[in-house]
Amino acid sequence: MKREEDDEFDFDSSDEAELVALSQSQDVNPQGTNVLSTSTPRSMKRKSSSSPPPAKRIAIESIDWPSATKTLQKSFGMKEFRLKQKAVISRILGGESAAVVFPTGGGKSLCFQIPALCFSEDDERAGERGQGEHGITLVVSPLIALMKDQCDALVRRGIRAAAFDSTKTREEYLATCDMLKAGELKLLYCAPERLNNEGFIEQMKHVRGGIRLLAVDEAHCISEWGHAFRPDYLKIARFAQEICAERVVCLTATATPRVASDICKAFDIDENVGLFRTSTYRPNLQLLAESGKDKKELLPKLFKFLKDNPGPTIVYVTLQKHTEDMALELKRQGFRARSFHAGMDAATKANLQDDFMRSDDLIIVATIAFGMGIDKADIRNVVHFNIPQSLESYSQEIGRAGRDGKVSKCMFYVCGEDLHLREMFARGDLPSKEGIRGVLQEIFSVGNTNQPIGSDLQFNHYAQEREYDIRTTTLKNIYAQLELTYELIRATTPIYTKYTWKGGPGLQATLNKDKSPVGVAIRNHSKFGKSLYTFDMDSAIAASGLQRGDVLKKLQNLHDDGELELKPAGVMNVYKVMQKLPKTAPEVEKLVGAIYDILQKREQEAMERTDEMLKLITGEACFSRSLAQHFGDGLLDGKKECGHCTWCMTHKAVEQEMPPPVPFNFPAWKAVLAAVEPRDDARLIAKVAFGMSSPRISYELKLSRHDAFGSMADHDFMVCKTPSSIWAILTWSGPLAHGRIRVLQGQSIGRCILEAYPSKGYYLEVIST
Ligand SMILES: Nc1ncnc2c1ncn2[C@@H]1O[C@H](COP(=O)(O)OP(=O)(O)OP(=O)(O)O)[C@@H](O)[C@H]1O
Repeated sequence: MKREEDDEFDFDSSDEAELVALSQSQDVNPQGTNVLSTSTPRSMKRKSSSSPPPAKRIAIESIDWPSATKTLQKSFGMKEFRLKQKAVISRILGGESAAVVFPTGGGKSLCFQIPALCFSEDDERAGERGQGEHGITLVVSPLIALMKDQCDALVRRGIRAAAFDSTKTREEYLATCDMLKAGELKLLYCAPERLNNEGFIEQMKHVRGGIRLLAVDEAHCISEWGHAFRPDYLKIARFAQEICAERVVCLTATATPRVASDICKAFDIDENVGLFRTSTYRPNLQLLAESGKDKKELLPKLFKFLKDNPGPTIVYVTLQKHTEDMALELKRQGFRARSFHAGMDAATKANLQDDFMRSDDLIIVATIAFGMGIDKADIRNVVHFNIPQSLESYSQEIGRAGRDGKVSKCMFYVCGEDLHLREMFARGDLPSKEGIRGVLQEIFSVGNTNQPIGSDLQFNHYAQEREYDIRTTTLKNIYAQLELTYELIRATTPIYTKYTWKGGPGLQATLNKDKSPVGVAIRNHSKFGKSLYTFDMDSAIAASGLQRGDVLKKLQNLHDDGELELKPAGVMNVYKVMQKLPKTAPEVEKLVGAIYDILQKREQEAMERTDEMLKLITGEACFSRSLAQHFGDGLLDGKKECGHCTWCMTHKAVEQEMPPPVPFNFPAWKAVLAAVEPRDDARLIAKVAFGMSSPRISYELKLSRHDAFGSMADHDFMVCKTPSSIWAILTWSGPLAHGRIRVLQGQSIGRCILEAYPSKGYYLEVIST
């Protein structure tokens, strides 16, 4: 289940069709094993016999600017370069890596698209490389929709670009492979998760002409300090070395100086000359804020704002459900409004985007899933009806307004209610220490720790999420730490343990006729359900002693012959043992502690990011300047005030009004305690009371639709701050509450429960004073 708050990126990179196709490709081991060398990345050399020469350092003056400008004009129909585009492109064509921090809509894409097209001309001018040997630009981009938009736009311009993503059919995938082999492709897009695919890494190592440029879009995801850290991004630097990318360009719209520095460090980019940053300040954006007691009080203010400020508008809310409620309310008020969130089907989302692009009055009420890749020049307003995740998210979201340079408004409605929601998301990501211990004990079980270095271990992430109550991104984070910080294991191509198919009319007859061991295994281990066959690959190979690859090949042939329509299922994540694994309990416990500390720190950072966001809006300073300062910039000409934000216009701080205290709801608390049977994780009870979903709550306990779930969400939990009131609640909870209680003055009951520490034998220990 997707967490209720939309993920910014709509990842889906376990490309099944491709995996099946790859298994047939001759240079890939179908089992995904033992292909990858374990030598250190830096010592890796391109294996192709026709290795292209490495990137040459060319003096900037000798770069053929007419060629780059001609490409800009001829291929993109633009007159001249903007901002620091020319400087970035010079550096890249000169053979060096670069980091680019331009604001949203600043034209980052051309920084890699122009070089991608210039490489072949440069080679020809220099008399180097033959036809088809000019290599490709590989773009790592986190959002399938974004890849698709860029690819389609390039193809429309007659440029050979393609993407490897899960929406591609096998035919499309094979057509792209053919273009790669023929040296015809200029740009190839992929998602970062693909870098876990051994077959893909091998394929990229052998691309004809090599990887001339690796472009990393949304590069701030690399930084653990960033607001949108994604573990798979950490692997890109290693990947760049392994595929011998000639140079790298990292692009982002939102990087604080610290994040930019992290990016440069990861890719050995000299910050002094290789980092290109332009001011994030957008003078045509008016940053405004209004406060209210609660959302109900703020709604009429929103209606008035929208009436006074017509034009294409995005209203951001946090929860998917709220997009629908709010759009309905706006329609009732006579506005043309629609809702958008990641849970909608692809066709509806595409239609909505098209409508919005064409419209001059549509209001889209959306989660953060909307906006990335929407290049509409005349968005007049961006409204935040809930607190965004961070200043970085805020900056990115408001950056969608006024790309045409005309005055546009960015309104922020603030009230105390939102804090609860943000805290819920921040705290919901941290698993209990028991959960982390559980997963590490499974990874380092006796059977696994006895395996020799280089062997493969298989884990079912899906099952682990449920068993240890760890959210998907957090589990990925734990594995990434084991892989990158401790270098114990390394992710390789996942495998599928089950397959399903729809059979054609002749399938049964074909299978019956096939007396080969593989044919027999397929027949014996497939079951027919209502409309689909299910095939258990693991039990088939265990019982028959056959090779997985041979069985897969046969299924693929049947698929290609139209006998059946094959779909892989039951993914197993595979990790290679990279060194001796920790065996003893103290060794594992040390890791548990270290990983828990890091995750706890990330939780704290997430809370601090909300504080930073609120400080900007409620502070006594120019909003635009404070925002620019966060990114290491200032206003134009060193000005102290922009003159058109709420602070500059009123010189009165916007106050965040906190809701009045509500008496503790004992019956609701009792219902929560009754609903949550397990007594092994205090966080679990708090999560149900607050309405924080987790794999265990949703799947094992099936409580996410229970009345108790979130029954105290809008409750006065956060202001129930006196030790005696908390003591009263815990005591009232009866047999559950025992152990020592320490409640810091001013601490809330919600926090006390979250911080309870059951592993020491207490169910609700809140540590003594
Ligand atoms: N030199 C230029 N001249 C004219 N238009 C340009 C130039 N460079 C970029 N653009 C246009 O500006 C718009 C934004 O460009 P692009 O999508 O590359 O921005 P971006 O920095 O990647 O933005 P985002 O952060 O939103 O992804 C596009 O319509 C692009 O065609």
